[in-house]
Amino acid sequence: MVWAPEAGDTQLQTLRLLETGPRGLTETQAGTRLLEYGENTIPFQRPASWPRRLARSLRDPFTMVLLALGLVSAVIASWATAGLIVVLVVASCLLRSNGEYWADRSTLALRKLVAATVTVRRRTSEDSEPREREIPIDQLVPGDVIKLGSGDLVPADVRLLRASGLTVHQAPLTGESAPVPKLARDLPNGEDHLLWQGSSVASGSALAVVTATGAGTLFAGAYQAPVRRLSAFDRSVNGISWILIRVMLIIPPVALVANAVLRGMGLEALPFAVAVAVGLTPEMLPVVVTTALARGSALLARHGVIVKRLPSLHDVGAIDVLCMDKTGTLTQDRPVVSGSVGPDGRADPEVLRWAAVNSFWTLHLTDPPTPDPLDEAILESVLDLGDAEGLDATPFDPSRRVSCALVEESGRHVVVVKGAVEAVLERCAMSRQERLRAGEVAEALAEAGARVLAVAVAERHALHRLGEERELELTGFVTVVDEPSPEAAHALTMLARRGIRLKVLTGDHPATAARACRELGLRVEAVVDASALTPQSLDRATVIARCTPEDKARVVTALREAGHTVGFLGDGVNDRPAMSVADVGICPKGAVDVTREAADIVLAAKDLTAVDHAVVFGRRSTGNIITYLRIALSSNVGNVIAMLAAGLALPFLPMLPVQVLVQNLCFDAAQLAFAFDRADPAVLRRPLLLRPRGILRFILGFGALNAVADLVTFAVLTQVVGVAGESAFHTGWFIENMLTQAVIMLLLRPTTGVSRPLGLATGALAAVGLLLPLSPLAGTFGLVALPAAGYLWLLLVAIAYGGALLVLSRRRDWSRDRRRPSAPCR
Ligand SMILES: Nc1ncnc2c1ncn2[C@@H]1O[C@H](COP(=O)(O)OP(=O)(O)OP(=O)(O)O)[C@@H](O)[C@H]1O
Repeated sequence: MVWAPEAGDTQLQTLRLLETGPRGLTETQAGTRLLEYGENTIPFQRPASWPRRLARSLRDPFTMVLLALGLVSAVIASWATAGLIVVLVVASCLLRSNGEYWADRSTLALRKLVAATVTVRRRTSEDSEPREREIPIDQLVPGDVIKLGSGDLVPADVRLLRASGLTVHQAPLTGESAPVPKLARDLPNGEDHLLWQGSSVASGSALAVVTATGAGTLFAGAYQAPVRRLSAFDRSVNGISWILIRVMLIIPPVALVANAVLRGMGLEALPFAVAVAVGLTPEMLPVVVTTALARGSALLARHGVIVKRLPSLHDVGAIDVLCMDKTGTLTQDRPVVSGSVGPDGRADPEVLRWAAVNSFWTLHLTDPPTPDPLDEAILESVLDLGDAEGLDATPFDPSRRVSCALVEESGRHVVVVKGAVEAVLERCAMSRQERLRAGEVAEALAEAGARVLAVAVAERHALHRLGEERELELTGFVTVVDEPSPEAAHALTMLARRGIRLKVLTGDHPATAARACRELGLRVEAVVDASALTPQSLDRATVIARCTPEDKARVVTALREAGHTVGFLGDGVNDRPAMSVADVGICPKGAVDVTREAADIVLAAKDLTAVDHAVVFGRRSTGNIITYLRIALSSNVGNVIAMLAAGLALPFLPMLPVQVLVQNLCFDAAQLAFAFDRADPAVLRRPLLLRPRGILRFILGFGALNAVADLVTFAVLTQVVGVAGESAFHTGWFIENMLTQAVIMLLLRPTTGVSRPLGLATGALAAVGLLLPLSPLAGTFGLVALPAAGYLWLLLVAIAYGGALLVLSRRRDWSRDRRRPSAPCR
C-alpha cells in the first residue's frame, strides 16, 4: 500500500510516498497495484445493476400513476383491477429495464472502442530503460508516470513533474470556465501543481505522476452523478408525459361524478373509473422509445457510427443547423507549405526560416513535445534552421492564437512569434498604415486559398522570459495549403438535401475559409468575422471566421436560443466548448480525447458521409416513436371517450374493469412492434422532431374518429344485432376494440409497407379478439360466444372504420409535424 501524498509535499516527497520515480513503475509493480486499487473507473460511470434499473423504472411518472390507481383499487377491495394493474406495471418495468440493460451493455461495448487512452512511462524490469506506451485509462495505477498534451483528458488525480505552457480546463470541478495555468514547481501552499481527474488540458504539455485513481479521486468523491442538460428529446417526451398524466388524474373523479349525478351510482363505479384512466396510459412508451433507439444505434454501428447516449439518436435526426469546424473536418489536415513573403508581399525565404525556428523550438522545448501538423509541415519545408539555440517556448494556444519561442542566435536573444495574422499584427510595433498594408497582403494570400501565418521577431535582453510579447517586428507571412477532404463535398450535399443548414465555424481567416467552402461546393451566403456577429448576420452566415473556442460556443448557444436544434461537428481542442453546448456533438475519428469525450456521437472513420447515416437512422427511429405515440394515443383516447359516454347511456357498465385491462395488456404487447417498424421514406427529407403539440392535435382528431367507431358499434350491438344481456354486449365491444386496434395499427401510418413484426402483432390482436370469447378462458373474463350475425356486423363496422381512416389519413399531410423547411444553403 502506498501513502497518499499531500498538496504541500515536494516532488521528491510525492514520488517517495508513491514508491515510484520519474522513470515510472515496472510492469510487475503496476500489475500488483491494479489488483490492490482496482480499475481506474468512477463508480457512477459503471452500468447500473439490474435491481437498481428496476427501481429506477418504478420512478417513471406513468408507473407512479398506475401504482396509485392500483392502490385505490386495493383499498376498495377491487382485487381483479388491482391485480391486473400490478401485472401491467411489472411487465412494463421488466421490459423497460431489460431493454435499457441491453442498450447500455451494447453502447458500453461500443464506447470502449472509442475510449480514451493515456501515454504511460513503464519499465519491463527494475534495470531496464523506461518505455512509453498507450494504455486504456482504466489500467492506470497510483505511481504511474504519464504524459499529457493539448486536448487530453486528465485521467486520474496527478501531480506535475514537468510542465510547459500548461493550461487546464477544470470547469467540472470548480465551475471556472476559463483555462487555469499550471506549474510543476514545488509550492508549500496552493494547488498549482495538481491536476484532477475530470479536467482537461487546454494547451501545453506535462509529465505527471498519478496520485489517486478510480473511487479515490477528488472527482469521484465530489460528484455523485454527472448533471446533463435536457436534450431536445427529453424535453419532448417529458412534455407529452405530463399532459397525459394530468388527463389521467382528471378522468376518475369526472367519471365518478357523472355516474353519481346521472345514474345515482356511488363508489361501486370506482373500479371502472380507474380502469378507464389506466386505459389512457401509454405504458409501453419507455419500452418502445428505448427499443427503437437501441435498435437504430445497433444498425448505425454497422456504418461505423457510435452513439454514446441513446436520446442523441433522436436529436441528430432533429438537427436543422449543423455547425462544423474546417481544419481536419472539411480539409485533410495535411498542410503543405506553399511559400513565404515579406510584409510587402515579395517572396522571402528568411520568413520561413524564422517560422521554422519557432516550430522547432516550440516542439522541442515543450516537454513532452506537442506535435502539430502545421509545425511539422513548416519543419519539412526548411533544410537549414541556422544556429539558433532555443531557451524557452510556449506552444500554440487557440485562445491566444500564437506560439512563441525565445532563442539565442549569434549572441542575440530573439523572441519569435508565429500565429494567426491579426493576433500577430496586434502585437507588432507598427504605424496604422503599415498595419493596413500588411493586412492587405495577408488578405490577398488568403483569398488565393492559402492558410496564412504571420511571423514576427524582436530582440530582447539576456534575462528575458516569455510572456505576453508586444512591440514585435513583422517579418512576413508563410502560406500553407490544406486540400479539402475527398468525401466532404458529397457528404455536405447529402446533408443539405436533408434540409440541414450548414455553417462553418473556424479559427482561420475568412477568405481562406470561404475559399475552402466553395471548393467543396458549399454555397457561401455570407462570411462573417466572429467579432462582428449580430443576430441577423448569424442567421445568414455560412462561414463564421476567426473564432476562438469561446466564440464557437457562443454561436451555437445563440442558434439554439433562436429556436434551432443545433449539431456541432468538430475534432480539435478548440471545438470542445461548442460541442458541450450543442444539442448533439459529433466528432470524427482521430479527434482529441476531450472532444471525443464531450461528443454524443463518434464516427469510427473520418468519412463525413457517416454523419448522413446518423441523420437517417435518427429520423427513422423518431419516425417509429411518433407513429407509436399517434396510434397508441389515438386509440386510447377514442376508447376512453366512448367508454365514458357509453357508461352514462347504458344501465350497466359498458365493459368490466378486468376486460378493459386485458384489452390494454394486448394493445401494449402488440404496439411493441412499432419499435421494429419500417420508416416512411418521406421522414428522411426534413429534420424530424418529436413535437408534443403536433402529436396532441393528431390524437384528438383520430381519437374522435375512433370514439365514433366505438359508439357505432354500441348502436349496432343494441339496435341491429339486438344482443341481450351485459355479457354479450361486453363481448361485442371487446371484439370490436381488438379489431379496430388492429386496423388502426395497419392503416394509420405514413407508409404502406408492413414489417413482419407489425403483421404478426396485428394478426395476433384480431385472433385474440375473435377467439378469446370462444375459448375455455372466456368465463374468467366475463365473455360469451356471440351469434354469427354479430360477428358479421362487427366485421362490417371494422371495415367501415378502416375506410374512414384511409380517407382521412390520405387528406392529411404527414409532413406537418416536421420542422418548417429552412432555406437550403447549396
Ligand atoms: N501551430 C500553430 N502555430 C502558429 N499559429 C497557428 C498554429 N495553428 C494554427 N495557427 C493559427 O491560428 C489560427 C487559429 O487556429 P485554430 O486551431 O483555432 O483554428 P483552425 O485550425 O484554423 O481552424 P478550425 O477552427 O477550422 O479547426 C489558424 O488559422 C492559424 O492562423
